[in-house]
Amino acid sequence: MKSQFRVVIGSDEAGFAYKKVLKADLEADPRVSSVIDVAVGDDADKTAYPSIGVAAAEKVVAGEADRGLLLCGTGLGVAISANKVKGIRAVTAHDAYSVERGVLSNNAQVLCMGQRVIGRELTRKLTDEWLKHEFDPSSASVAKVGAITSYEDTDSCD
Ligand SMILES: O=C(CO)[C@H](O)COP(=O)(O)O
Repeated sequence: MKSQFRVVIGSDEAGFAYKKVLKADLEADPRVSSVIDVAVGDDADKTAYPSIGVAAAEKVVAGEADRGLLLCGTGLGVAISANKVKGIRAVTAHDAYSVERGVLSNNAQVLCMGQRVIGRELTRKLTDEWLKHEFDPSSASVAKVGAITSYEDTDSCD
């Protein structure tokens, strides 16, 4: 059987409506064992996206979650913020192929999407797609992802 994922989900106010729907989907999904919510409390909560992106990323790095799912207006700000946390690979992806390759090529733990960019049903389909894939630790992508980690540790990709 494939792994079950512990997922941390988060959004700012601009991603809050989709976050609610995607959280419910995750909680009902047998591929997901737990969901941690670090989103704003409601769509009037003005906590800005960097705090949310970093909070979710820190949960992943701390080993409390395997994956992060982040929403903001564009999916860009949460990705930039999450990527500031050492060890995190966050991608913004709005099509199925990019979602798949974010996992298989980049071993990205965090998927980010934008509520002001794509429709709600597409985010649900893409979240389903995301849960189908796991990084292959014997693939040719391992060395390339390793170069990213190497840069974090040594300021060099070598
Ligand atoms: O999309 C966002 C950041 O990338 C965020 O939801 C809105 O940010 P703003 O355009 O700076 O208000």
